[in-house]
Amino acid sequence: MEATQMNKQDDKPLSGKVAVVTGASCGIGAAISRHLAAAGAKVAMAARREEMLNELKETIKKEGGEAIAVKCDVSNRTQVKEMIKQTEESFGPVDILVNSAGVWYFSFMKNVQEDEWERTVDVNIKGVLNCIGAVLSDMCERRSGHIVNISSDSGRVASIGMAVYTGTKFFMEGMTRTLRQEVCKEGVKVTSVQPGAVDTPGLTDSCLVMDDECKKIYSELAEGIKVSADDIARVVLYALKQPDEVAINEVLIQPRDAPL
Ligand SMILES: NC(=O)C1=CN([C@@H]2O[C@H](COP(=O)(O)OP(=O)(O)OC[C@H]3O[C@@H](n4cnc5c(N)ncnc54)[C@H](OP(=O)(O)O)[C@@H]3O)[C@@H](O)[C@H]2O)C=CC1
Ligand SMILES: CC(=O)[C@H](N)C(=O)O
Repeated sequence: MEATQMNKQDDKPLSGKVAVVTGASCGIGAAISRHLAAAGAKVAMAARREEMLNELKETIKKEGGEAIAVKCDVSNRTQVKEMIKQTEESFGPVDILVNSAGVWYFSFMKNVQEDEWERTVDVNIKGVLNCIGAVLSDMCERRSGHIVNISSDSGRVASIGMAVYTGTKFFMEGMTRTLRQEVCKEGVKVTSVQPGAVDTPGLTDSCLVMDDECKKIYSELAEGIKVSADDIARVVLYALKQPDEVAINEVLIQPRDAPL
């Protein structure tokens, strides 16, 4: 194939693909939505803050992409099923699911923030399962699909001050690896992206309310050592662009100066 031809194909590598991105109203999910739309995918963006989704939809439209905004709380299974139904009605069957919606709080477990623990489990575990549950049978039936889970470097090591969050990302890692083994022969890929610190509204907000005990541990965050949401989106796109028979199963992406 000639180089010029290859570049042309590379321009819109996801042309015609239907993608659902959760947590798309800001941060990593918003960046992934823009990159997927720029790569030619039809993107259904899901989150609770509809106004922010609509603003992003307009931006994507101006950039020549195609997207819809669907208000959805991923911890609510009925809303997730409805969100997938709306996506299929607008675009057709879902080829790509990116689970980016997630929450975290910096606090030692001895502070017993039970409401925060519950929200973390509801969004990071139940939310991810609700989304996978809404698309997986169809992907297996069509023998095609790609699920990308935005995990964390906290899915690989103990992260002090983030115990419950770390637990949810360990769950994600275990579930992702097992799911991959179950569905790979049915033509479905499952990728785990494990970011370190990423410059997003979520990280900025959580650092603002961090107590002194956590500040001592996360001094590198205060120093601003982070990668960008676009850096994570480029990794997701790289995984999605691979030929059918090639799978990028895990990517650990961290700031150069803050490795595990
Ligand atoms: N930033 C970082 O340093 C890192 C982040 N990650 C992971 O990346 C993912 C995205 O994080 P990031 O972009 O930084 O976070 P942000 O807080 O910036 O964005 C979080 C997104 O999740 C959405 N969300 C939260 N709760 C729900 C819910 N119940 N239903 C639907 N959407 C929800 C928010 O939308 P809305 O409020 O509108 O519903 C928002 O769009 C998370 O899974 C996180 O664990 C991993 C490692 C590092
Ligand atoms: C939020 C995260 O997942 C991350 N590991 C961090 O250190 O901030």
